[in-house]
Amino acid sequence: MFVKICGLSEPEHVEAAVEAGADAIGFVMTRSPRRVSPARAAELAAQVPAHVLTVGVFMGEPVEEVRQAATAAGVRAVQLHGRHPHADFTALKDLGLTLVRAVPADADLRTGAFDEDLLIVDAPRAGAGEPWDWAAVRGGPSGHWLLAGGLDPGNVRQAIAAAQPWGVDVSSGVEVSRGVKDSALIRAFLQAARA
Ligand SMILES: O=C(O)c1ccccc1NCC(=O)[C@H](O)[C@H](O)COP(=O)(O)O
Repeated sequence: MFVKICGLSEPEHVEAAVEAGADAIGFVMTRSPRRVSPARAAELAAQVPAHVLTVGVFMGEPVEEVRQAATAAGVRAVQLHGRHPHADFTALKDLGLTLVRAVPADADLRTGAFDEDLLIVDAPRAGAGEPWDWAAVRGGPSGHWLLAGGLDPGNVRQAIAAAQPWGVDVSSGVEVSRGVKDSALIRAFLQAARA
């Protein structure tokens, strides 16, 4: 089970996620209480070993802005939320980064439909910690896709059973308050997701 922990902004939480075995770590670089600057993302990414994917998370920014911020941060993947057109993914291809398309369940759920490497099927409001009908996507997407939206250490097993994803992605469910991560919750989430 591939596990991504998203919205990290403090070195101690990056360390906790890496030590607990996260496969990917996300830095929110769009409007959000979790937002980090490209310079801060670069500092945090520098403490992540090469086997863990570092992801810059964006929503709705012009592709040139995404390109500059991702390059400055030195992340290895770019995650585009919302209704970015196929052309935005095509325009980022030459960066040589892993491209991640994050969409709600009523979008095109074919992994790779927009030339992305990884698909995230998320709640309608990204990063809001809102559970949704995870079972509705069972059998829809295939290949490399993550389930997200309202997951936490207590419900992730149930969500995996319902949707049968390749991996999972969490942010709010490992926080003690909005935007404030907790190392114990990060460890508990990874343990539950892999149980
Ligand atoms: O975290 C945000 O505030 C955010 C804002 C805009 C676009 C994406 C954002 N976050 C993405 C994620 O944290 C995850 O990919 C996913 O949506 C998980 O969200 P959650 O329901 O909070 O676990």
